Amino acid sequence: MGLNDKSQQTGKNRAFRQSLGHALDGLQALVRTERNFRKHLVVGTLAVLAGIILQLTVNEWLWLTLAIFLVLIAETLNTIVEAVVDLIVGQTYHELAKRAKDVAAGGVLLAAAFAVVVGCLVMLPAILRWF
Ligand SMILES: Nc1ncnc2c1ncn2[C@@H]1O[C@H](COP(=O)(O)OP(=O)(O)OP(=O)(O)O)[C@@H](O)[C@H]1O
Repeated sequence: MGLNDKSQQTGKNRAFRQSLGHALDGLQALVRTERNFRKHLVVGTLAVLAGIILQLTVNEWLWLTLAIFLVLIAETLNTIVEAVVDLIVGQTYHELAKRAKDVAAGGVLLAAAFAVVVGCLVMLPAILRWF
């Protein structure tokens, strides 16, 4: 039933609470095992703190949260690809495994670039409003 469930379930979830528990297991695994996900979480938290200090407008908050969640979701997809590829090929070198992992990492890079652009476009005017 989700968090700390050791029943080795392979069938479908039967209740929302069960689905939610497994989703929280997934997030817990991301935070515990993925160093890059933790880094993005820290940067996202710092951006939120800066947004609070700079008193962003609702519109600016929308762009900032979109950018933060996009990076976290891209990192989530990257982790899924890595896990599935490792499940299929293990430690064997395979060109398609390389392509899948590199493309997934490229997706994270695109999301991070978008976040940098949004961060600059949102934060710079907000900083200038202080002067
Ligand atoms: N089985 C494989 N076959 C071919 N290339 C691979 C394989 N496994 C990994 N690679 C190459 O090594 C790189 C790093 O793979 P790895 O699974 O260690 O990702 P990672 O370092 O955890 O990535 P990230 O930094 O995104 O978390 C991949 O991007 C890919 O180029």
